[in-house]
Amino acid sequence: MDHFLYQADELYAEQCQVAELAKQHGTPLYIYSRATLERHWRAFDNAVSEHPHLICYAVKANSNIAVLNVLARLGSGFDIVSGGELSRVIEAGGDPTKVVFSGVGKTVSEMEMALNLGIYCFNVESAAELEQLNLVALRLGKVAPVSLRINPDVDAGTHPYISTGLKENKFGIAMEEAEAIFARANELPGLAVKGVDCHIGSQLTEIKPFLDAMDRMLALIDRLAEQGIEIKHFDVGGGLGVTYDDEQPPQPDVYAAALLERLGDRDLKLIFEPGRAIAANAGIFVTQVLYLKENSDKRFALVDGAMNDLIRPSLYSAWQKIVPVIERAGESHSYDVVGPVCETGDFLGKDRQLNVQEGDYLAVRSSGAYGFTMASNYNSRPRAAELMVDGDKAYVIREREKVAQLWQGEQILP
Ligand SMILES: Cc1ncc(COP(=O)(O)O)c(C=O)c1O
Ligand SMILES: N[C@@H](CCCC[NH3+])C(=O)O
Repeated sequence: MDHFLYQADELYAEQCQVAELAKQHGTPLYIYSRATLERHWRAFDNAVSEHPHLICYAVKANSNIAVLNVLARLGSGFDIVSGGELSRVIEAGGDPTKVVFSGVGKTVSEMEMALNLGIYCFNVESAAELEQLNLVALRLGKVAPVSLRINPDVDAGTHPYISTGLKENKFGIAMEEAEAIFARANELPGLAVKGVDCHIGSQLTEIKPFLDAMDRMLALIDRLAEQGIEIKHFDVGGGLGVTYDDEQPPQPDVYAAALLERLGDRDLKLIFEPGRAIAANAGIFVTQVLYLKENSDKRFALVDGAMNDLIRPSLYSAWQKIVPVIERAGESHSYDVVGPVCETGDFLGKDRQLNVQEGDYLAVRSSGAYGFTMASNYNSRPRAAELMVDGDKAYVIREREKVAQLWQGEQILP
């Protein structure tokens, strides 16, 4: 299993099971594999096994309670960005003392909740947030563990919308200001400085940007030590890419080995925040062909899944493999695979060679991360059901939303 992140997940190998599940539960449908989730999480954990570390799965990638629970049972920590994600972690049986809280806009009530639960660390992203957190902690009679998220100004070489480590991005504290803000954090009585943090972007397929960022961060850690500010952990963020098409991102062991080598003999605990690398290739999105149609010389496969279910193709022009769940023999044609939403940008894939007929099921691969979590009710479409395959059993881990749930909480005027 050398290149497991590139490989078909276990569940897709069982094509018939996918077709049966689609028939039984209807489409559109997300299906995840427990075995794949576990294997991916362990790959990170094993990659740094000897060195003190914490794997904090990035909840935003896939926040289904069953997914979080599977990882919590392995001993995972969690990277959260909202009170909602923290509540999910707790509901799923996650350990709050292994939670790191990222994000540029934490509210006072979110800070209070996280302090009361005793999370591992706040990844603070600005001087203003630092002052606010200090006040909240003092009011509660607590000391908030903090690390500062530093923007190392490196080009992650990924899509501009998911690149976060450049000066012009809203994330983190500029390197030039880092030492002054650390000094300030160190003197505030409601805070305890624990670490430094960076996260330069998502879907990185090269190791170099990670190492460039690490070099700058380690230099900062050394300068802080000279000022008497002792850093105990280095949170390297997430961002390791996966294979959607033919990308060959470094595997977790190669990635971790490179980071550990750079770390040298520094006594620093490492925190990892992988999201996509754990969840993306542990899930597929299954949709059924409603109609085939041709406009002049263009062929369309109109499917029942749409941009509200899986927005990555529309939002980032992301390419995800689309395959028939059961292959047909015979000639294939080039199709745009499009959904029922009233937007020209509503497509799952363009110019795909497919041999399909109405009623066939298609699987959009690598959909376990940033799939369901980015779904919406646009066009008043109920969100899809989610299943998890565990061995030879499949469980409904979230029921398909009912249409009547769509206007819950709305009121008409008297
Ligand atoms: C702070 C932070 N940590 C971790 C992640 C997870 O990233 P990925 O899914 O690319 O591993 C993200 C998302 O990019 C993030 O913003
Ligand atoms: N949602 C993005 C990743 C964003 C990462 C969040 N910081 C994607 O689907 O690729």
